Amino acid sequence: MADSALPILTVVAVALVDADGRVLLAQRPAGKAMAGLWEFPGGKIHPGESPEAALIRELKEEIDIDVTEACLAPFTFASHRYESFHLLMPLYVCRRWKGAMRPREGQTLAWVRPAKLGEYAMPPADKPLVAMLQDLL
Ligand SMILES: Nc1nc2c([nH]c(=O)n2[C@H]2C[C@H](O)[C@@H](COP(=O)(O)OP(=O)(O)OP(=O)(O)O)O2)c(=O)[nH]1
Ligand SMILES: [Mg+2]
Repeated sequence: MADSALPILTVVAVALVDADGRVLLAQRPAGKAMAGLWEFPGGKIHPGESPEAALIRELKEEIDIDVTEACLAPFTFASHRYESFHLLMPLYVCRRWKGAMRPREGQTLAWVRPAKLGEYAMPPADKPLVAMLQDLL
């Protein structure tokens, strides 16, 4: 099957960066696809949603923080062919949020120094993103 025949799945994700320049990773819970791998928080865009609105919704659902569109800076994107879909994933950077962060979906959260990001097993689509974040931070 040609690449172009795969459905494109658009997923929005964010690198939340704290005052020390550490990045938030979330470990995908058991039962989900790619369980156990570490990822940037985010998820699928619902029909009719803008990418930013989807990300704001996902951040509330997954880690209970409030983010505004003005604080979401587009950074880069992943384009990766998985077995049954092609992932297109815009990655934002965000350094400001409100509320006490807590995992709401059984995930484990970790604040990771850029130099240590390579020690966390991530989905294959994320590899180039990690290198770009290390350059930025
Ligand atoms: N959130 C996120 N998803 C990623 C990353 N890398 C990567 O390949 N993915 C893939 C895994 C999934 O196939 C897809 C996102 O799915 P998801 O399960 O997080 O979507 P969602 O939050 O909307 O969850 P659900 O409602 O479908 O359970 O993108 C990443 O860094 N962050
Ligand atoms: Mg998600």
